[in-house]
Amino acid sequence: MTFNILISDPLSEDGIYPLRQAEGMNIVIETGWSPEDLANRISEFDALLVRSQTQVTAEIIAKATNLKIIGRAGVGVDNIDLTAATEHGIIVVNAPDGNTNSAAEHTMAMLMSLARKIPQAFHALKNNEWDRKKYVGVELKNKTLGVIGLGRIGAEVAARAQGQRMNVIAYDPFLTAEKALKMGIDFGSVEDVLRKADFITVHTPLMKETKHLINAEAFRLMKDGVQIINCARGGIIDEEALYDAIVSKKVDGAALDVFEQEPAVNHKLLTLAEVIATPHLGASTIEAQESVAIDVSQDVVNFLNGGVVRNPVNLPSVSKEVMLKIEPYFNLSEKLGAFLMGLTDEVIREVNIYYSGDLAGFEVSPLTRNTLKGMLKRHLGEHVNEVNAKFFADRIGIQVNEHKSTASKGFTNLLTVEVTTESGTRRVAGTLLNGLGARIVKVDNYIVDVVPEGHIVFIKHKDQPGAIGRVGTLLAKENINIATMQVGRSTLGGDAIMMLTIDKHIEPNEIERLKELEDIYDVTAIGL
Ligand SMILES: NC(=O)c1ccc[n+]([C@@H]2O[C@H](COP(=O)([O-])OP(=O)(O)OC[C@H]3O[C@@H](n4cnc5c(N)ncnc54)[C@H](O)[C@@H]3O)[C@@H](O)[C@H]2O)c1
Ligand SMILES: O=C(O)[C@H](O)COP(=O)(O)O
Repeated sequence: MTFNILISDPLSEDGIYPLRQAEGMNIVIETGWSPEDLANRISEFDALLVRSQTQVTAEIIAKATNLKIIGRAGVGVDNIDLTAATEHGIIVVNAPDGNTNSAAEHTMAMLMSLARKIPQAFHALKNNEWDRKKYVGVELKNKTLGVIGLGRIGAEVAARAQGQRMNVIAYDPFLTAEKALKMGIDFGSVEDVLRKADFITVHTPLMKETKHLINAEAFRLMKDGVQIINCARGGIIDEEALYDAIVSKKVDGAALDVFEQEPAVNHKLLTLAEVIATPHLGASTIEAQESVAIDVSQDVVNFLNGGVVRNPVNLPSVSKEVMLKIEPYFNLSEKLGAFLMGLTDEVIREVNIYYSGDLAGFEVSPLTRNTLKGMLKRHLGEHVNEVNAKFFADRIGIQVNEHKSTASKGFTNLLTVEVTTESGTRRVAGTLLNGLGARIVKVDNYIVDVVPEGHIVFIKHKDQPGAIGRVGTLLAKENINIATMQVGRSTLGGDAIMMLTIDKHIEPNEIERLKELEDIYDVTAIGL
């Protein structure tokens, strides 16, 4: 099998060796696409690898009929429409660790350049201007650095600033008092950081919650003469508000690596002497580029070869160890979902999935997604996959709940899927039997032992002599061979079930004739 891979932004050639070494990867490296050209050609590709330049919009994704994976060789995924990717079942992976160090070092370089006006002085000297008064700076020692967003990069910047003998105060929604204490930093609300800091650096992702996080009101709260650094994303700081704050002398200086619109040429902020800038170079080191390209290429190869990805963005990430434990249940969970959907002809309101036994100790969301995939594929078709199954369930309004219990219920692991409809609940349970593979072991309250494969006929009937025989006779007349048969009953002479696996597809008219047999209440054919 050959996969077509498009690399549409400049990636390190050394870093893409996992793609080069893998079999069946047809790699196209072509940068500088217009949105129209990319939209026109994207259907040719199975995988797309980008940095921050290529805008992977909903329009492009809508045309990406063969695209399976988008790899972002870097951290920020604000150039990719994640909702559209998820809806189309396209997994997005990034490389969250590879450029942390480079971005932190670049932030420190910007901080020090800003404090000592090095770019301005250098520029003047290049123009043969020797001015030692104009470029007097400030020390970092004993100043307070405010860090907004204390994730990978923010934390590295904080540690380096401490090396410069700065005090650090940070805000991050996940920053606990224990962590702050351990790092030897102060912490508070965004307002606390804004009020107390002499230098402020932002390290959040750009999302709707962080868009213009630093706005006119935020500048108002800051100390007079504050200096600002943005090596995260353009748009976290409101550029108009920053311009006004510099012109009004509230802000002494700003160091910007990123802009709301890139490339940022002829930008208003760049006309100000107080602003120093680089053209989005935070991750532009040999080391970072090689590292992010390796990480993302490896994930693309893994995914296209049916393996596990390490850095999914639109799926929860699951460790390799956990994946090894739960992967054998993928097929069973999908089959249980598909079987139950086949049994249910009413609108589903709620799905409850019960994980009993050893499995309860693991992250099971991939199994839940596989169950939903099996269920929803029945009506929504083949384009439902593990990436978009939960998205579709949410959109349809199906409430999905996971329940875990370490009680083994007689099996090492038992998966029970239950759906709630207008008229009640239906459930199916399955397990993996040692050496024997997947089994359906319970349908509603009936104990069975059926391999979840092929053509299954589920019959509800009255527990009466002759009922089973009549079904067998009719199927024989239609030349339908019964491979296995399980029967169960609630009470002697009461409600009962037959679960048959047959060797070929059963036609709707044959099902109708089965339903007409004496003592037969209902017949459902389910293909798995
Ligand atoms: N200039 C560059 O070349 C460059 C390089 C790498 C990363 N980046 C940017 O830096 C960003 C951060 O990267 P990272 O690796 O540290 O990511 P990260 O996910 O490790 O950290 C982001 C942190 O921001 C925090 N956060 C989210 N919303 C917040 C809010 N409203 N207020 C305060 N904190 C908030 C999160 O809790 C998290 O701890 C990336 O999203 C990317 O856009 C830029
Ligand atoms: O989010 C990131 O990783 C950085 O902004 C790097 O972007 P780049 O890959 O375009 O250099």
